[in-house]
Formats: sequence, structure tokens, C-alpha cells
Amino acid sequence: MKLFRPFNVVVDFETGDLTPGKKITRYLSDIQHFFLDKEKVKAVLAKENPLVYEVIYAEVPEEAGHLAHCTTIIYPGKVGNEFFFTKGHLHEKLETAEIYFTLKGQGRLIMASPDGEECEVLEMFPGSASYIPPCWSHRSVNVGGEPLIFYCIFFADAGHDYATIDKTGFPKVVLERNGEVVVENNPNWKKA
Ligand SMILES: O=P(O)(O)OC[C@H]1O[C@](O)(CO)[C@@H](O)[C@@H]1O
Ligand SMILES: [Fe+2]
Repeated sequence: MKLFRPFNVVVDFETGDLTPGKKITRYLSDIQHFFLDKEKVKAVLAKENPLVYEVIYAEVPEEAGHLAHCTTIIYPGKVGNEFFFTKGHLHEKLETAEIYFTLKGQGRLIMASPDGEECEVLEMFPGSASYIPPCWSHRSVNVGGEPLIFYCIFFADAGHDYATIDKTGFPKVVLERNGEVVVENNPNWKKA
């Protein structure tokens, strides 16, 4: 392996900014098909296309041996009673784990086994270090009124498999009911 030089990035715990970094942005239109209430999605998109989340990556080679890391900022918001979330994925290299360290806000981390038969939901809060074991799909959800900000570390050669989730969805959804955060079965979930 070519000798790679050590480097720092600086993470702003308040804003989630990571510098120097490479930002990707996802809007409601990018993840619209996952939301339960299709009519509400249409109504929101007719007026605006809100920014749902941003990911800012430290630039490391996507090669075995390296650790990729980034911050994720999910903005507060809902479509109907369903909280904003990330697209979610499995890793292409399925047997690779990931850690999410929450810096700010309140969230839920939905994880499922590749066939979706097993599902776990963890709370995310400032100081929580959530372990996503190998083979679990993962989606995070902002359930609070401020941005949910977390720092992620994963294998740089893990890759992202979005196609599976596009077909199956996640087995659980996170909704607001009577001011409470509730986790319910996703009626649109399909077994892989
Ligand atoms: O890749 P998605 O599902 O859009 O969501 C972004 C999430 O994926 C990761 O980029 C890497 O697994 C996380 O750091 C981040 O929270
Ligand atoms: Fe991941």
C-alpha cells in the first residue's frame, strides 16, 4: 500500500460541519418514494423541495485498510406524521460494521437483517455511540425539533447498496402520534 499521510479534519459539534470535507445533499425528491403518505409528499413537493440531510465526508481512498468517516446532519421535519430520515442502505461488502456517534439532537437508528426478518431500533442522543454490526441495513431518523448530527466511521471499501432498500423498504417506520415518538411496522415493507 502507498504510504498515506496522516491528517486532521475538524468537526463542529454545533453545526456538524467537517473541514476539509466533501458534502453530499439529499432533498425530499430523492427519498420521496419511501414515505408512507404519498398524497402529503406530493403536496409538499408542489410547494418546495426541502433539504432533508447532508453528509460531509473526510476524503480518504475507498480502499481496504482505510477508515471512511463523515458527519451526517438530518434536518428536523416530517411528511404528515413521519419524521425525516436518511435513504438507508446495506453495505455492498455486507460483512462490514459501522459506528454512529451522536453529537446533537434526538434520533432513532433503524437496523434490519438482510432479509428484513430481524429489526432493531436504537435511540440516538448526544453521547450515544451506536454499533451497526456487519450485515445490518441502517437508516437514521430525526425525531426532534433541531438538527440530528452524528459522526460515522466505516470501512472505506464497504460501498453502498441502495438497490435492496429501494425494493424492500425498512420493516419499521418512526412516526409522531399524539406528540409521542412511536415505532410501527411498515405496511409497505416487502421481504427481500
Ligand atoms: O447513504 P445514505 O443512506 O443516504 O445515508 C447517509 C449515511 O450513510 C453513511 O454515509 C455511510 O454509511 C453514513 O455516514 C450516513 O449517515
Ligand atoms: Fe453505512
